[in-house]
Amino acid sequence: MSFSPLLELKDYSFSYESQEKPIINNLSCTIHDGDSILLMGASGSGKSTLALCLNGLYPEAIEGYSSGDIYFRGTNINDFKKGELNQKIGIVFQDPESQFCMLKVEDELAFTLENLSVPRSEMVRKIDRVLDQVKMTNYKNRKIHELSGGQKQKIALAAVLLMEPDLLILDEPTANLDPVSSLEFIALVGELQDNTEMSIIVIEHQADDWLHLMNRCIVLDQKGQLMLDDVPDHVFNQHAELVKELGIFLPNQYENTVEQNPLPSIVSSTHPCMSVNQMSFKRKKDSILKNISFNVYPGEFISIVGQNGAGKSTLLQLMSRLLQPSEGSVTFLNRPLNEWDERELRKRTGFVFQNPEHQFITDTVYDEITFGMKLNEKPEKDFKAVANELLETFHLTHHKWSNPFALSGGQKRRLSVATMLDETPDLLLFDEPTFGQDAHTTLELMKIIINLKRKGTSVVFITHDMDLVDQYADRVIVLNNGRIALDGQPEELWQNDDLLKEARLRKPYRMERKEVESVGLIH
Ligand SMILES: Nc1ncnc2c1ncn2[C@@H]1O[C@H](COP(=O)(O)OP(=O)(O)OP(=O)(O)O)[C@@H](O)[C@H]1O
Ligand SMILES: Nc1ncnc2c1ncn2[C@@H]1O[C@H](COP(=O)(O)OP(=O)(O)OP(=O)(O)O)[C@@H](O)[C@H]1O
Repeated sequence: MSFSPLLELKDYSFSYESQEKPIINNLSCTIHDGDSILLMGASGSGKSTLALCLNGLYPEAIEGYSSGDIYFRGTNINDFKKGELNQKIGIVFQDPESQFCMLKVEDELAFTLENLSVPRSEMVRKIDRVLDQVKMTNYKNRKIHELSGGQKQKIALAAVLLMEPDLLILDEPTANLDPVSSLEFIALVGELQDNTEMSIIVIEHQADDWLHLMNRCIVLDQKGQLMLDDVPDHVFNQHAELVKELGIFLPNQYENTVEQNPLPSIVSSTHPCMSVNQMSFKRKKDSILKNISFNVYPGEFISIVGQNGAGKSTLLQLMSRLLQPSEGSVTFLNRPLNEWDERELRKRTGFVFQNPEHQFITDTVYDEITFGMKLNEKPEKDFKAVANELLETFHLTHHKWSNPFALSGGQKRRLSVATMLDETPDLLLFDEPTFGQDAHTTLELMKIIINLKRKGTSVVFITHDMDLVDQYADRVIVLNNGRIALDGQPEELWQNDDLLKEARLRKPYRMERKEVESVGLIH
């Protein structure tokens, strides 16, 4: 029996060829069997890069170079055959779409098993079992591109679980999951821990729900150096100030004040900016949205919430005219949405996609930010300052000439939002704009959005983050099975336990804490 640690990093550094400074900087640490590690760091600190180095994909698969060594059970990872290591160290990527090779769910899972030389006779049983584990049995025959964001993430996990890896790396695995699916996912990881020998590394910006499963927390600083490596309780208790300085969310339970201060609503106009009237939407025979009606008023911040697959992204695409309703209509500033000239509509509205990569059309971050302004035939001297300010605000100045596809997940998300903020639009439609952001960048993003709201911009904001809803939304619309189940103030939702359960939502942390305190579990 080998007593070598699972993984050992010795003075390991990694640089992308296109970047001057190393992203991972002289890292030494040891990962043991049974470890459950929370890997934290600000957006861009190198967490995803490190994950890809650990399973040997980098520097092999990218223009980059490394120094120092990584050992897997005592053997240098350079000595493994191609493809061998990434079966022992499985990663569920930040962007699940990047992981898929096949069109259908079942084929994708069968493809993984074929690569592992699993006999056909065993495949069906293994696929059924893993789909049951991730609660996606009904989606076995579905096309992957027709799944909602959260559903894709569960299939990506299923594919990696089939490999039965020694180390499972989860890169922001719950970012697109609804609150209950997220808790179920974490419970599933807990079960895997109990029933297998698998070690786990979880990369997460908001660690609250993971803490009970984690025995270590490794924190990287902005230079990709190891800042802290300790049990989570020490990291968040003894180093709370440092953690906050680095831009990392301190888990709520370590914050002294969790009371939220809902913003007073400043909605003044009675003329809607957008009206959705008895709108329905079908895909082939499937009825995705049914008889949806609501108004959006100037300066209003509306959150759209609901379980994975409820129809939130579909609704937003209909509101931005990327899809056409099957029945009913949408009116923007008193004119039917269909009658708007495309250029004028895009100037007066902004739409941030769920997957930022779907939005990028140029080769550099600067071109991406200035694309809209150039389209509006503004001379560069007029928009240069605006563009530079957006780059600064969104912490993208150092990446001005980078390719948008070579940014970290959080940076891509910020770029996709920044491109919509070159003017003061009448309406902003955001599909989960804060996922993948650290504490600093979330706060800055919300500040910008609130400033625009104060100038009269209406904001419609899909999110799975109930604390954001609690803090920022004037109104919340709950979609459930394609229908509006509630349209009211967030407080109404927090008081409606039945609906929270049915729509797979949860209360914000301040209320969960109050309830726990009231039954005397916290003193
Ligand atoms: N291109 C497509 N073709 C067919 N069905 C689709 C397509 N896109 C989405 N769907 C289906 O429509 C339903 C609604 O999807 P939508 O993406 O609007 O949900 P969502 O509420 O945004 O989910 P999530 O929170 O997971 O992002 C889902 O059942 C999904 O499987
Ligand atoms: N393919 C690439 N080519 C060049 N630079 C890259 C590439 N991928 C990432 N980078 C850069 O490396 C740095 C670290 O990126 P990485 O994705 O590892 O960060 P992260 O800590 O996972 O961030 P986030 O929390 O935003 O996902 C970033 O500054 C990013 O711009």
